[in-house]
Amino acid sequence: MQDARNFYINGKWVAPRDGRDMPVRNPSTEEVIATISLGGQADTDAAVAAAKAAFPVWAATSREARVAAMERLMEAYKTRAEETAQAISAEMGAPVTLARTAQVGAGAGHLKTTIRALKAFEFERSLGDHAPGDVILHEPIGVCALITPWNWPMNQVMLKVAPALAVGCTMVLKPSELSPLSAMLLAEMIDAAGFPPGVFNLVNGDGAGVGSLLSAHPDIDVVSFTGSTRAGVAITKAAADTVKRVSLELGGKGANIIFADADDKAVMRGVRHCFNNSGQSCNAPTRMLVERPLYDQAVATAQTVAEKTEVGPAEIEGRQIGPVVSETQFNKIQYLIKKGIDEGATLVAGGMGRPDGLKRGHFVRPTVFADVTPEMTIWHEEIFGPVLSITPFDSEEEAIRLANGTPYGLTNYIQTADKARARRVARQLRSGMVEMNGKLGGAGSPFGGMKQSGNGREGGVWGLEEFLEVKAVSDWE
Ligand SMILES: NC(=O)c1ccc[n+]([C@@H]2O[C@H](COP(=O)([O-])OP(=O)(O)OC[C@H]3O[C@@H](n4cnc5c(N)ncnc54)[C@H](O)[C@@H]3O)[C@@H](O)[C@H]2O)c1
Repeated sequence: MQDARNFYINGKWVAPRDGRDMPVRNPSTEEVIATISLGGQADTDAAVAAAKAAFPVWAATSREARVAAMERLMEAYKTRAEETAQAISAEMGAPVTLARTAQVGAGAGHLKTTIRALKAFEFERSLGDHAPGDVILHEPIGVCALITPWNWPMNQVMLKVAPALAVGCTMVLKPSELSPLSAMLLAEMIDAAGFPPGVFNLVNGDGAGVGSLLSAHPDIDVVSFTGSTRAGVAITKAAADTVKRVSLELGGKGANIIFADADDKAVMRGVRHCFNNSGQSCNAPTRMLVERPLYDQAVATAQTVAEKTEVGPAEIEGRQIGPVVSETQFNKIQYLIKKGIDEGATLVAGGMGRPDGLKRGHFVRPTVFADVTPEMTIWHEEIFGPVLSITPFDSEEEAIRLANGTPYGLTNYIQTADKARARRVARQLRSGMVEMNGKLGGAGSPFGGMKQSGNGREGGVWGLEEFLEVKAVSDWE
């Protein structure tokens, strides 16, 4: 079992000052694989003080020096990719094949696009003839608190750490207490890449402890948070007294609008996407809206796909889906599946309990509900498990109204061969992202939501801007 109690503060691994032990469990086996420490006030203060002291020097480095450091980090990341995949797989249950490709791959992709954006970013801009002689300076915002979830751990951590480093900020990362091990590997990589002490610090902790302490800390200038809408609201309130910037990437309840002229793989693709990572993705297309003529066929296809979806331990190579992250999440998903049944949705595949043959681990049956209506809990509440809700629609207007009819607005999906309709519908969807006909958003495109899915944008140029202040100076020329 790994002893992972130490924190990375001011360029060194140090023993907790006022931490308490917490076990990290493998969700496939339920066995303890590591012990971490949940930090307290003294640990948080030490990390923030280190980041604050390092800020003036790191903020003043040249773009070239920061690009060089980020490129060294990329080299370190590549050499430790397999180790990182194994850590992610063990801590949060992503099957190792998925962990290697999508999970670790996402981290590399974000690092690469951040470096590209940094090389091209205009830190000084003129206002042109409207304000001759003025300059607009883009400066690092200061000391950042980065608070991340467990579902795509390296993806989420890298979307914050890379741009914050790139623009000259210093930071304290508090990864999810459920997935701390991959983040601790990243701290080792940052150390190997030779960033100055104090630029990057890591303190493990839970939301009530380090998470809240960072949010309210007077020496933190921005909290960049990814996680549940519940925690996003709590952080915003805790941050209000110190008027710090709060950037939120929160939950989702994505609608996948499938018109009758969609390509013949659209339904299968949508079901698989919903189940990917065991349904633990904020942008998962969990509500499938199907135009009436295609409805019965779509429900039958979804049933077949769900029944053919294999579920199994994360350490086995393959395309199976793994467990969900914890007993708490398993119980929440069971509760919501029961709600679906009790409230009258038609259970088409899956249901409550573990899949046959799996006696241990937080494994959930791939589940499909049909005839789900907007009054039902499973329609509007984020389930965060492999559970799909299907609903018919009769008109474009109805599809848009249904898609927009939850408090969330992260990613929605459109499947149709009619380009004009696709564009018309995309413009009317209240979400930060719209993916059409199975084409993923490109590298460096902004990731973020509208409504209660948050107010931030991560990735590429937008990711850099999250960590910058804008300063207007007259008579510069
Ligand atoms: N929009 C996005 O980009 C995005 C991406 C991934 C996940 N998510 C969302 O994340 C959620 C799942 O992750 P989770 O269960 O880890 O979420 P969570 O909100 O419980 O925890 C996320 C992080 O916040 C911390 N935290 C919890 N309460 C806190 C508080 N009061 N103050 C400060 N920090 C606190 C946790 O310790 C953890 O590090 C889902 O709702 C999912 O949709 C959103």
